[in-house]
Amino acid sequence: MFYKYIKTVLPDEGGTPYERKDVKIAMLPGDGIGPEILNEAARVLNALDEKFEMEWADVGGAGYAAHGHPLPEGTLKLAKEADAILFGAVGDFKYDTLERSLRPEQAILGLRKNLKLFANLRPAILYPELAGASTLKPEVVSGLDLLIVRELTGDIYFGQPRGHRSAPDGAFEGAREGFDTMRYAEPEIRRIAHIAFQTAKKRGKRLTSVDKANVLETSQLWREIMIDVSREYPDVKLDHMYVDNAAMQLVRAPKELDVIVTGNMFGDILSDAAAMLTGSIGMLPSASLDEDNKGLYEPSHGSAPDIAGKGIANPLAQILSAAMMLRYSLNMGEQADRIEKAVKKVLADGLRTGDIYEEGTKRVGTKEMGDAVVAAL
Ligand SMILES: NC(=O)c1ccc[n+]([C@@H]2O[C@H](COP(=O)([O-])OP(=O)(O)OC[C@H]3O[C@@H](n4cnc5c(N)ncnc54)[C@H](O)[C@@H]3O)[C@@H](O)[C@H]2O)c1
Ligand SMILES: CC(C)[C@H](C(=O)O)[C@@H](O)C(=O)O
Ligand SMILES: [Mg+2]
Repeated sequence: MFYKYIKTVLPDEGGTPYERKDVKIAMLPGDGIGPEILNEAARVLNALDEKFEMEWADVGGAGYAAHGHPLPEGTLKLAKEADAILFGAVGDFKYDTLERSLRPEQAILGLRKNLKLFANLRPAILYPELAGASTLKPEVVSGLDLLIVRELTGDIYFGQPRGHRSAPDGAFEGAREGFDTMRYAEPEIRRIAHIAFQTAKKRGKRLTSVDKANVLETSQLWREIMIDVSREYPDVKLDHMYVDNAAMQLVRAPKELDVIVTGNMFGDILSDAAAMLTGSIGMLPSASLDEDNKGLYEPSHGSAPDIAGKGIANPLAQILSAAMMLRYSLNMGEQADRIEKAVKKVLADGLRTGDIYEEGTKRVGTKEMGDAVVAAL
């Protein structure tokens, strides 16, 4: 058997993976709004009854600036030895001209690959209070509760060969060309399929596999394996959707979808689209898990350089990522519930950062939002 199940996707069936008092969290703030929002998540965690050891380290552009590399050795070591990782965001346009291996984004890609975090869970839940903040009509999104299961360590993101060269053949032979390789091995597809089916089994028992099997060989294999694995989950209804149609269905009738399973690149794109259904990408947390329930937790958004340093970023995706960490990797479901209830309460109380602001609500900054969540715990 080349895969194991992620125990924490099934919290009610799992044991106690870690001794609570020994929990060590690697805190990796990164760039832009990363430090601002991670700080709020740390305050929320510190306000719980549990005691966590938190160790902070540079990553991304901050890693490059301080240590000459976006994923400094010490940061990777810390991430490996910690029980869980809470990650802010990386990226800054000032590093866009660096060679690829030194760009901030390599830090998150390197962590995912090094720690074998192949299963990325990106829930898109619409809090009823935010129905008006979505760009879609309230009746299209109200009650939305969608989960995207994105494969995270394969696909065109990591496929070799890749690079720049002189085109070896074709109409543009001799011209400069850039190329990447989309690839998936059967075991990679199988293990993410199991995660998706198990998750769907615990939810609405509907799984939509998104691919581009009408064009791509990789997707054809993906679809074959999804169908094969589905035989082990007769109570989950599997259907297939081409990615272009999935993009359309996400904005046409998102509530018809329950769990989506897809590859790395399609998942990246679709999860940003799904984010907007919830009002703002600032509301979307995520979990990236390995086979043994070790996880990295981060908001689905980036470092938002356009609003960095202004104290206005929405910290809720980061705070909700901390809640996911407690539930999935640290077996502290009750504490996770407390955080999620507190977030609901501050939204019900009408507090909004700029990205989810509507008339009649109270506009607050990052820190005030963090304060309110702490107070509501
Ligand atoms: N996992 C990551 O660390 C990650 C993810 C995505 C993008 N990035 C990087 O982030 C940088 C910026 O990328 P981008 O602009 O395409 O995407 P982005 O997600 O950083 O920002 C997109 C838009 O959403 C807004 N936004 C994002 N998070 C918000 C929040 N919490 N509160 C309020 N508004 C928020 C931003 O202000 C911006 O207008 C790039 O360097 C990119 O590579 C990193
Ligand atoms: C920053 C980038 C490498 C990353 C990705 O493409 O996976 C981001 O967009 C995400 O969604 O986490
Ligand atoms: Mg993305």
